[in-house]
Amino acid sequence: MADRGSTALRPEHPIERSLPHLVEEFGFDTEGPAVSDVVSGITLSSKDVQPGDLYAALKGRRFHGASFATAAAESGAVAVLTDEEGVELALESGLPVLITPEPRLALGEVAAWIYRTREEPPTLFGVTGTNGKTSVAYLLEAILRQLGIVAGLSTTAERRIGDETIVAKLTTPEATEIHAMLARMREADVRSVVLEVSAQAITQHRVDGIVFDVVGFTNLTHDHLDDYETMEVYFEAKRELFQPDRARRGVVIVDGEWGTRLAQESRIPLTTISVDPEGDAEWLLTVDEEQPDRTFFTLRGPDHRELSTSVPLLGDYMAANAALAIVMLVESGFDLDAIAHALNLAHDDDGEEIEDDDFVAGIDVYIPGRAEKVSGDRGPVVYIDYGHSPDAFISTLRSIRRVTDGRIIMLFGADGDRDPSKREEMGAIAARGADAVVITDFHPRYEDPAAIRAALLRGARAAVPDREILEVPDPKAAFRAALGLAGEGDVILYAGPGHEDYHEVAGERIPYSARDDARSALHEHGWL
Ligand SMILES: CC(=O)N[C@H]1[C@@H](OP(=O)(O)OP(=O)(O)OC[C@H]2O[C@@H](n3ccc(=O)[nH]c3=O)[C@H](O)[C@@H]2O)O[C@H](CO)[C@@H](O)[C@@H]1O[C@H](C)C(=O)N[C@@H](C)C(=O)N[C@H](CCC(=O)O)C(=O)O
Ligand SMILES: Nc1ncnc2c1ncn2[C@@H]1O[C@H](COP(=O)(O)OP(=O)(O)OP(=O)(O)O)[C@@H](O)[C@H]1O
Repeated sequence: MADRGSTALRPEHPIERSLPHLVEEFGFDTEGPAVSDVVSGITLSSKDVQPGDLYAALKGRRFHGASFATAAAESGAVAVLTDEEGVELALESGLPVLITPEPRLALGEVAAWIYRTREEPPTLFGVTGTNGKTSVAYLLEAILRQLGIVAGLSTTAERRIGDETIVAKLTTPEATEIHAMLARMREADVRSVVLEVSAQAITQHRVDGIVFDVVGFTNLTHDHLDDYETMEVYFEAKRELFQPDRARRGVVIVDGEWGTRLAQESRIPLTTISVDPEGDAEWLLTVDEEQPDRTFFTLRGPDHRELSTSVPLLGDYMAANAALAIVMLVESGFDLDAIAHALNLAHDDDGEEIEDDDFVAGIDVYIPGRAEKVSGDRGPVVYIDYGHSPDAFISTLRSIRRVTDGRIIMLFGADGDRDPSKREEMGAIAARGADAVVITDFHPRYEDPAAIRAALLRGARAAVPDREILEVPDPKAAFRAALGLAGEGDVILYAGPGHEDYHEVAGERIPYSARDDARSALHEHGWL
């Protein structure tokens, strides 16, 4: 796979558009030199400016983007778009300055105009919810591939077009990047695009200028209460995606208070899924069998439609994610039988049906770092997981308990500079759900890592005072300590790092891959 580092995806053959026309179209005021150039791209980071770009200088939490206007000009920007506060600084760049009261509100539409992404858009899928977004996005892409369709993918883990991939910085890119990416996908003839949509992306207008064909909702549970004062405010951010200016149809998993409310309060045509086979929803999910690395399920819908298949991953929650992906595809126009046919027959690399005695019917998906089993046939089973919220801990621990007779050793930490209110709950859930707990550091960022660990420990000790608990700050040493507690038939769940390949400490990203390190440690023990 080609790895393009962390550069945003841009069209290879950008279309030149008239800058005066853009000014007229959006009614921007202007200052500085006359606007007479063409524009071929837009970015809000001076570091990503390419010749021909409009540099959108936004007021951020730390800086006003206008202080980087001169740097943007040096990299070839043709104009600056900013607010009143930024005008003076922006003029120092010598570029024409376009002015609008809140540039962030204009970005999506301006980017869509520059990259012409409203013209013949692909089928757009958007996935939101606290947990499961990345998984559903990968599952959608995988099923589309099995249906013979190349899809573009944008998730926390990576952005992907066919075989080309780049590492993601944010869960959902800024509007400027999304539209550039869509333009690039159009060049590659991608006709279906799956975007993971965070609550922050909706609040910060990153998905403006897009109307999704189908949006899906997984669940809403405790997270991000540093960005949103209450669960209600967090819910309202998600709910905005299920309105007619943002999406045409929706699919909601209704189990739980928030899913039910979303189904009631959405104003787009909507279908519902329940993970309770007796639940009150149009589509009902039954989990038929859970294995350590595969889950079999049946999905029953209106008009006696039914599909039985499997997902090659641990957990009933992964079956729910798969059900959401399948119903989103049905809502976009695919026939359920066609999906069943694509999933339940062996195909070769060219999509031709083949005879294969070892073939297990199901979704052919690999999701990096989501309950990813990194162990071999001997020793303890080791899962590396991206779970970093209370509900994610509950889901993975419950699923593991159902597929093992051995002990569960849970290794985890908590993000620094992110919602501290969830830490004690995470500690408590781990202590209740696992047989032994190892607490370590996980992206302390600018916080004191000892204080983060102390909160996790407090929660764990209060919940189960006699639980075996180790505190090992260094993640590598912590994994080895967890291995020391585990034997043949036991399970180690290492929650937090998932696919990530760094550890963020005081503004620095130190290379660290939990998956690679776990494999090395298993080697050291002779278990791999
Ligand atoms: C809190 C938050 O959302 N911050 C976002 C915000 O940063 P900021 O307001 O601090 O910006 P700033 O650093 O003051 O800079 C102001 C402006 O100057 C520009 N600038 C800055 C420096 C420079 O050299 N050149 C330059 O042009 C910046 O691009 C920005 O437009 O604007 C930046 C530019 O787009 C984002 O990268 C940054 O996301 C940070 C990294 C972040 O961590 N965001 C999290 C909270 C987030 O959005 N998470 C969600 C959900 C994750 C999940 O699913 O769990 C996500 O979608 O990723
Ligand atoms: N449907 C689900 N319900 C509860 N927990 C889930 C579900 N799906 C996944 N998880 C848990 O959440 C973790 C993150 O999953 P995933 O990356 O798919 O979610 P996400 O919403 O994209 O997360 P993030 O917003 O942090 O990027 C998984 O590793 C697993 O522990």
